[in-house]
Amino acid sequence: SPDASADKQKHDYQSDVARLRKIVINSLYSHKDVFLRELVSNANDALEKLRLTALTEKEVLGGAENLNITIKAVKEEDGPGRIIITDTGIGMTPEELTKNLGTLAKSGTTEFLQKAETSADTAGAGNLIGAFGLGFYSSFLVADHVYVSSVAAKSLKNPEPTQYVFSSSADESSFEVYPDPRGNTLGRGTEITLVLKDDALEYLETLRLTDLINKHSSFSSSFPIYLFTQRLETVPVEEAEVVETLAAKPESDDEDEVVIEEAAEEKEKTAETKTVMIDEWVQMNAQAPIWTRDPKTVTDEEYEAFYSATWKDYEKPLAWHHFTGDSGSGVSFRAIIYIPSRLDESYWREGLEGSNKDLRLMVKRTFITNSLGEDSLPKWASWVKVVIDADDLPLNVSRETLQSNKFLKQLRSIIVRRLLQTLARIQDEDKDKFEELSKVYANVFRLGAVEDVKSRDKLATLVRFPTTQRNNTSLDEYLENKKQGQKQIFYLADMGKSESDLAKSVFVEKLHARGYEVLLLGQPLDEVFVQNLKKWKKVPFQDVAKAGLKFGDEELDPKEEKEQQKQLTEEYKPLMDWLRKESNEIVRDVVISNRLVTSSCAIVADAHGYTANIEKMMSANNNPNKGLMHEFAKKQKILEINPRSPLIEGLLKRVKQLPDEDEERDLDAEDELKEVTSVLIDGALVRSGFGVNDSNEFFTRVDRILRRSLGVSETAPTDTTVKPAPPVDPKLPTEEEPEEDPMMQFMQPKQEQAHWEVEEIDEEGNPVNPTHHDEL
Ligand SMILES: Nc1ncnc2c1ncn2[C@@H]1O[C@H](COP(=O)(O)OP(=O)(O)OP(=O)(O)O)[C@@H](O)[C@H]1O
Repeated sequence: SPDASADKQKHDYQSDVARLRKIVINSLYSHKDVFLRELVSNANDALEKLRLTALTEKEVLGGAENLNITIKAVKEEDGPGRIIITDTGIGMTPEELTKNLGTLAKSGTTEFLQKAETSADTAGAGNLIGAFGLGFYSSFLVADHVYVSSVAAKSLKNPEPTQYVFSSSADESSFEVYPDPRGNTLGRGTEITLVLKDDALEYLETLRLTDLINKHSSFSSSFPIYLFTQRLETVPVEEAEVVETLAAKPESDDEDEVVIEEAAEEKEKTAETKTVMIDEWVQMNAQAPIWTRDPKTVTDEEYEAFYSATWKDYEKPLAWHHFTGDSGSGVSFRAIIYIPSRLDESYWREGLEGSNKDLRLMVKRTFITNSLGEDSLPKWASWVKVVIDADDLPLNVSRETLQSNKFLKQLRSIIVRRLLQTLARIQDEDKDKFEELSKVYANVFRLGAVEDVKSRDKLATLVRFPTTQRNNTSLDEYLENKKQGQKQIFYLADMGKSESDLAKSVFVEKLHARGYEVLLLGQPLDEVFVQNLKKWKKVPFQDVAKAGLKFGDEELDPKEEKEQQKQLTEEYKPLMDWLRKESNEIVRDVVISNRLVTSSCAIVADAHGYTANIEKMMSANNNPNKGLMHEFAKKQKILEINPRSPLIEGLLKRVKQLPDEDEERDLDAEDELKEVTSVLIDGALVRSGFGVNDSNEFFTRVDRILRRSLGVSETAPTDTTVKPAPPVDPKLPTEEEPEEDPMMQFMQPKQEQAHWEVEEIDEEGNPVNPTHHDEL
């Protein structure tokens, strides 16, 4: 045992580690299995690190010959069983043991811990494992005590590394680090010994272990993973001794099997046999890596297992695409791209810089890099998980020379193109899956169409909108449904508004009533999306809240309708002139509306002005762009009136009744009319989603008009006297006084209620208050 040593150094766990360990031990009991895949995955990382370092620093390969991972279960007669997982990877110095295993350096750790601590159900906590990865600490799911022996790889700086032990039990808040009393037994790498808990002894069974490794870990590594197995075999007496000495580590793994085969042949010749226990290291991942196989021979389960082992996402991927290709610069490659079933929580928080870390570029099965450097994927696609294996790049290329390689430069576009193809295929072939996909990636597609000009059209095809007529409508579907003569794609955008609110807007009234379809855009990226796209299949987008709206069938109108329009304009001229004068501060012009049906009027943004939506965004958060242009854009509004509205007709009548210039004026009546007009205009602002300048003053005017219509004196003051507050009293409430919980009133039966039920009876025996009772 690596336990006894003189100079043990005791360390306290960093507080986050202590918290994480507690969560692991207390609430993830039903997810015990994860320990193995986490440890194998760490071992693989250590081996990959070693191989990469060896490209520039040959020394690190000294110490141990092979690169592999071994797993061994040790049953003990009396005493707990142990599982030993060893790798010949990069190893750790005593400082690294302390730092890597005693602290958590991951971003989002504190958040994760909070969530895990508050999610009482273990299933919830289980889902969090996927999002976070428990790594090394999952050991404590199955172990009472864990020893990590490790010896760092040789280097120029550290030519004679020493083997150290990290030792910790599940219930201590500290750990120890000390030189391994057994000396340097590993040569290079790390050996993790799990002293199993009583309820985890199942993992000692070879079958159970084999099953676990096959399910979760056989894909985690391109390095061989060996499991120690024992089986009984009948062998010739003389050979028995030979075979028994084969229990060595798989340092020369091939030889083991050869000798065993020879032993089996011998058996037939000799009559004298005996049964012996044969120890054997069996490779668990002897199959070729799945990306190198023919897609027809790979099952869905294998694709899924590979995905979760490689990217530690334990939720199944939504889709994948397995392909071979030729870069055009002469490099052929094989690749699988995966679409995860969710976006990382940090995706929208990280801004456009967030680069892809989930790419695994291999050359002839050797991991080279997970970063494309300057040529990294565009933000919209940065979530995609890719393994790509190039056949004919020189194997010992350093990462620096790779950066200048043509192939690497082409990777970005290869991946993006294949990803788009996969998305399009799902859209065309699998409606349900596409719906799932849309739930997660709808805004990603919008973002991509804005960010990635080259992929714009393909991404825009994937976006779905609700409309005044249906849900989930693509731009192509919209165009299929356009009416004769329609030359615009109508949309209404108001961020954060629900579809049903948008559908009720004054701006869609007439379009909807006439049977035109309007896209209802409530998503944050919608408006930017259409503004960047400008057109779809040569048809321009038209904001229905802006000037410029055309149904497109105007030319089809019979002569008399045009005549009617002309007449209306003439008839309403006095009102329009009046309104122009009265709304001069707010709008640029007044016109007869072609978009209103029931509403009396609306305010519409000019083609160059802000819509209510944009104006709100501009006014929020001290926008630095405020200034002259801002003021200008704000004023670019148009008041539209609906001549068929009785209110507008009534107003016209009153305006016409105003005395001519040479006649005597009734100033009171004129003021009244001005006030009504101003409320109408401000009301139109509000109805159209804009704000009024001074809402307090607006409501004072509304008040006055209300008083008038009720016949109340406009000048009668409201009694504004109030009861003054009692004198100052700095005394704080004492703790003994129980504070009344407002919720309690709903929990306890009220006293008064009880009284109400009691009959009061007078001297004659008649109820005092007979109205409370049914009189029979
Ligand atoms: N077998 C090992 N060989 C060398 N270093 C290791 C080994 N296992 C763990 N480590 C070191 O300890 C660190 C912490 O391991 P841990 O499993 O807790 O987290 P991680 O592997 O970084 O993250 P995660 O497991 O969530 O992906 C690793 O980053 C690595 O530096």
